[in-house]
Amino acid sequence: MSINGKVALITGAGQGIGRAIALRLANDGADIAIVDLNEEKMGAVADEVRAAGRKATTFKADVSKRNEVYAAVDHAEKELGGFDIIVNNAGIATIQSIAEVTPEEVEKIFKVNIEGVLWGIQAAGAKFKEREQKGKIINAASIAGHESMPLLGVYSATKFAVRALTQAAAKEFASDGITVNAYCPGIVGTDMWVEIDRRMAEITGAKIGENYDRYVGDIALGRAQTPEDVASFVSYLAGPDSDYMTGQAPLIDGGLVYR
Ligand SMILES: NC(=O)C1=CN([C@@H]2O[C@H](COP(=O)(O)OP(=O)(O)OC[C@H]3O[C@@H](n4cnc5c(N)ncnc54)[C@H](O)[C@@H]3O)[C@@H](O)[C@H]2O)C=CC1
Ligand SMILES: CC(=O)C(C)=O
Repeated sequence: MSINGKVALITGAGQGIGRAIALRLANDGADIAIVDLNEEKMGAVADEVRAAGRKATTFKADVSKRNEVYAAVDHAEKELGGFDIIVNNAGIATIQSIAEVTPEEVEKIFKVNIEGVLWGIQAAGAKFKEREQKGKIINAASIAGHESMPLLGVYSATKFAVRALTQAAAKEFASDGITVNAYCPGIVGTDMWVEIDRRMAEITGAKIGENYDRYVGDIALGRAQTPEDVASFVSYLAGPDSDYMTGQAPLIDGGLVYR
């Protein structure tokens, strides 16, 4: 158990990729702080973490609000007795063309996907320094952070931004023993893709499922990605085997985007 007894906070952990990361890190031996907007879903994940034999706590926070992210980090430390790993996973998608996207849509997604990650990096970095310890900061990017996708242009911009924040924070925090990396999944079968496919169908006139199937059809390994495929890579980023890695945003997509 490579992270036995460590404390990990995961945002957007009520479902999807965040839930899988919470359960994987619990199985790796960490105690887990679950942060999300949805209290009922957080409670269910906390029960699953406890069933895996680890401590769990939940905290309702909107990651776009800096004070709430700082409060979540303080809560995790107080309830679980330490603070070692943050996974800034929470994110939303805007499915709209560059020609049609509105200022309101841009503001909303920038606040959650960019500021949400920035405040998580900042709050965790401050906590590690206050505690005079090393730490791991792990951010959700995407294949869309390496190659922008049609109808996901603004979403893609947020994921390019996550890579930029990851690189700068890695350089700024390295001397404190804090590493900062990102993970870049491909097409993961979560509620996010249900909504992306529904909106793509609405905009393009395609059938429901058609766009999803087309993207999955291009994956070299021949299947959609599962949240657990992502969680196993985050497990590596959270553990000591990745201690000599910082500022990176590797693709974990079954062979879809090549960089
Ligand atoms: N599903 C996919 O194919 C891919 C997803 N990603 C990224 O992975 C991350 C997780 O995605 P999924 O699990 O698929 O999404 P999801 O939509 O299934 O789950 C997202 C979770 O984040 C929470 N959340 C949303 N806004 C929040 C906010 N402001 N504050 C706190 N929590 C908030 C939601 O309540 C939900 O529990 C996102 O950052 C996403 O952009 C990256 C590449 C591919
Ligand atoms: C949602 C997302 O990031 C992709 C690449 O599908």
